[in-house]
Amino acid sequence: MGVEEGAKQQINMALLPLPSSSPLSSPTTSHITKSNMSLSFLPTSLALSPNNHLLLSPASKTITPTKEEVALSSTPPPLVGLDGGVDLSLIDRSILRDHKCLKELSTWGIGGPCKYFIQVSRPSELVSAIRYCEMKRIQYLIVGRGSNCLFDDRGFDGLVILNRLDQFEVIEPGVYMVGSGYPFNRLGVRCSVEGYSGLEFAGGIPGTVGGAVFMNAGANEQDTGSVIDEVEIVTTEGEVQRLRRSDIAFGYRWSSFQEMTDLAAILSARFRLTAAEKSRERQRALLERRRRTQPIRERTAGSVFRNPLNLGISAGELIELAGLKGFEIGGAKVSPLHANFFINFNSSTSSDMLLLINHVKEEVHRVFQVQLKEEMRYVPYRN
Ligand SMILES: NC(=O)C1=CN([C@@H]2O[C@H](COP(=O)(O)OP(=O)(O)OC[C@H]3O[C@@H](n4cnc5c(N)ncnc54)[C@H](OP(=O)(O)O)[C@@H]3O)[C@@H](O)[C@H]2O)C=CC1
Ligand SMILES: C=C(O[C@H]1[C@H](O)[C@@H](CO)O[C@H](OP(=O)(O)OP(=O)(O)OC[C@H]2O[C@@H](n3ccc(=O)[nH]c3=O)[C@H](O)[C@@H]2O)[C@@H]1NC(C)=O)C(=O)O
Repeated sequence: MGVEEGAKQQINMALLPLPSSSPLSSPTTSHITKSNMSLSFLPTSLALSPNNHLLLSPASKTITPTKEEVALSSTPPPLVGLDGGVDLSLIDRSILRDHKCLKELSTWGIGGPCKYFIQVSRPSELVSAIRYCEMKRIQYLIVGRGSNCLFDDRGFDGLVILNRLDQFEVIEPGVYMVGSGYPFNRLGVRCSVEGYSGLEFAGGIPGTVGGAVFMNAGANEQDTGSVIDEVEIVTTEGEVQRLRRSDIAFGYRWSSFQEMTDLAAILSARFRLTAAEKSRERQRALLERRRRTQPIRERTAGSVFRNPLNLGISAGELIELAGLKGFEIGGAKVSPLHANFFINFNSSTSSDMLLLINHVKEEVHRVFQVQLKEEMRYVPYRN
């Protein structure tokens, strides 16, 4: 993935025993500085051990929750104990079982039940949820706004972690440190309103910052990777790593994160933008064009296919020229407005959508000998 070992900053998580009961309380944030590294968004009580390890999650016994214990309100309280650490037993107690449906978490409105579900709003909660899954050998999935995923009708046989890490900090004019669950649309609008250029295209995009970094979202000659300064991630081992821009590679709808075998999740990203007076004006024009050319009021997942590279023709044009605009299978259809958007117009199942995607691929290949590649990601019931 092009990461130079020397440049990669790492913090190893160690386990600290915590009191057996950790009452819930509002967490606070601070900066923990080690060398030139500052970990914003992490709870105050996190500390560096004498061997420079970041002390975070407590070891805990596995507790099987009762139904009453797993019931979460629609806006769950933070899972951080009084001392700031996230007790794994709190994670355990906060998991909803066989309750949440993936269709509620997807812009397509497709997907069956989550075997386990948790919503996280702080980095330490996300890290602990991942450590919990690794410890219990449960497969997990990070979901942002679900604007680029096709979930299976059978659901997901593991823990779905809904990412709501929505911290936002202005480091200096034009430099923003943003949690990976922050809405990408809101970030784009906020920066443009403040007169900074680079993320105008994000206005109107329904994903999260994490999803946008992972996919290197882009439009109108701009992309996410071009304005990234640093990214903080957590690995499958539960290590928090801070990657500099030079450690990360970005391409068309591609980032080196997609090939990192030990990436568990993106925690936050730092964006560096340039001052531009007409930023908001430009964004308004892009939003207006989006409204005219895309079915923004329908249930879609944005572009289904990547544009073929170096062909000078877009996936949408190829699909239209193959005569497939408006083509339906079950409850899924190709948008009559923009052929690279597929709509769930009538209770589409995941199989309807997959059949439609395959049919369009085959037809475009038959007519033009062009092999389309999906941009959206299909998430199977079991990996
Ligand atoms: N230009 C446009 O108009 C549109 C653009 N988009 C873009 O699609 C993407 C979807 O964003 P979003 O809805 O939040 O994502 P989703 O919830 O749809 O997740 C998409 C994939 O991104 C990965 N991902 C999401 N969040 C994280 C994270 N914090 N850390 C690591 N990986 C993550 C996951 O990969 P894995 O499955 O491997 O875990 C997931 O499968 C964005 O890039 C968005 O900007 C979407 C719609 C329209
Ligand atoms: C929607 C997404 O991103 C979009 C992004 O919003 C827009 C706007 O910049 O540019 C890309 O679409 P796109 O390449 O289809 O852009 P458009 O400007 O809509 O279309 C390109 C060309 O194809 C033509 N076109 C498009 C759709 C169609 O049904 N028929 C057609 O002929 C358009 O007229 C235009 O000449 C991104 N898609 C990809 C795969 O790169 C997404 O990532 O999910």
